[in-house]
Amino acid sequence: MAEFTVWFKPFTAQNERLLRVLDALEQAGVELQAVHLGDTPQGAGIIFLDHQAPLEDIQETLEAYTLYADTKIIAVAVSLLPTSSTWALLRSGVVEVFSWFEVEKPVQIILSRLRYWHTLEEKVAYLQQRMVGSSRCWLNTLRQVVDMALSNCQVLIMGESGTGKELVAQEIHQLDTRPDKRDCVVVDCTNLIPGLSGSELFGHEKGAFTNAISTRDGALALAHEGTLFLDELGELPLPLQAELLRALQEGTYKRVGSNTWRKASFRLVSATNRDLLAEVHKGTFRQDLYYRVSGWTCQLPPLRERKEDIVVLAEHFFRQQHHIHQPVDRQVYDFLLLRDYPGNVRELQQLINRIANKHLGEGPITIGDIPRSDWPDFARLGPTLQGSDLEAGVKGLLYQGLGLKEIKDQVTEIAKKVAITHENGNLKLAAHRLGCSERILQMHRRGEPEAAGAAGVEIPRQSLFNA
Ligand SMILES: Nc1ncnc2c1ncn2[C@@H]1O[C@H](COP(=O)(O)OP(=O)(O)OP(=O)(O)O)[C@@H](O)[C@H]1O
Repeated sequence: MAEFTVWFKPFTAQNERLLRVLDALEQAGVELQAVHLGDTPQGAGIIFLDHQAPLEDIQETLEAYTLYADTKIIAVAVSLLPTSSTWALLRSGVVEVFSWFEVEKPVQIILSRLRYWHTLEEKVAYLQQRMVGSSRCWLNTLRQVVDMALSNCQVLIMGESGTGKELVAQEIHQLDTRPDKRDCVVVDCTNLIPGLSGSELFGHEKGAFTNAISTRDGALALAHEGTLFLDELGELPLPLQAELLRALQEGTYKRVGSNTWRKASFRLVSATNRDLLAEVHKGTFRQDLYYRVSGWTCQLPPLRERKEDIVVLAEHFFRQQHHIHQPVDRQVYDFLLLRDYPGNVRELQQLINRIANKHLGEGPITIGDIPRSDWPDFARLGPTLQGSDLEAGVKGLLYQGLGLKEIKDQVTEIAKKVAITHENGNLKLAAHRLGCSERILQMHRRGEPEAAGAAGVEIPRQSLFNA
């Protein structure tokens, strides 16, 4: 029975060498399924090529193959490839390129990659239950989180406030495979009290300063053989940056008021919502420390770049934090999707808390459950407001000499485009939103605005509801 089933695509004519390679893989427990013309394979796969393979065609094919976020491709060359081709393959999304006859134990290399990817996807699925989201960019972030957790690197997590940096740090600690690993100790660098901050990190001896009535361990000692999570690292005062660097480089530190060096062995995970490299250029963050803490950097996406996740996050918060399993009205989702979230996931979470708290008992969550203080600013959104974007746009069209009909046509086209985009291309829903027929939008798609105007019979919203 095969250990793995993977797709494969040869970009080389069938020859003795290729057949030998395919045979060796099947003998080792890899079932190979050929990809047919027009198929878009998913998951792990292997492409086979030689130095004569048509690189441009391969790149074009790979563009289609890498549509799915979980596609992972190994390129196996059955002859020696020039370095430029190797780079070109990597740039097209191939994860690993090697020449079968140039490496020792090629089957083992492939098996070890396939095993790793299998583990990776399992762990991503596990993480997804706690760090919710299924957008492509979020899934790629989760893959990075697993990769980082399974490596032993120092990790720097970057992202705007509320994007989930602390959550990621906790999960990295959970997934860390060190045997007998100990706790994850969190230090928020914004809370370090100037003067006493050394004590918070390194601990102190009795009598080291006023109020030091007893000897105390600092975060480094508590994180020994575990993880030290330094939140808001950009706030760490410069003198402490030097001491932290020393502890990271030498693996030793001194308690405040002590002359004894102590051993520190921990994994460092840091987070910041600042641009630390810019701080390095300004001289407010040490360059040497920056390179020390950023063995692996991970940028978390803001919620505006993963709007597809808003609904699943909202459902998760309703269920998990409020035990609300009732359906949520479409209008509520429309409201959630159209709003901005400068505070990212935390802001969405707090908004869901307010809606859930206002919702009384039975029945679906409706637009009436949205607290008044969260209502959209209708005055600002209104099209008649002086100085609005819409007014400015219309002014521009007037100055270009356009008449009422042309202006109306232009605004109508924009409205159709916005509604179709908002409904992810679903013309029926977009038509409902606009109160027009689906046919008008089909014509818009085909670029026939004039004809649409002629056929543009407005139909009552209610009849669409019943359609
Ligand atoms: N993908 C997610 N799934 C579920 N909950 C999430 C997700 N991302 C963030 N949260 C929740 O949002 C809140 C904010 O997350 P977190 O504190 O990790 O953000 P942060 O980036 O560290 O914020 P800050 O920079 O302000 O400290 C937390 O309650 C967290 O549980």
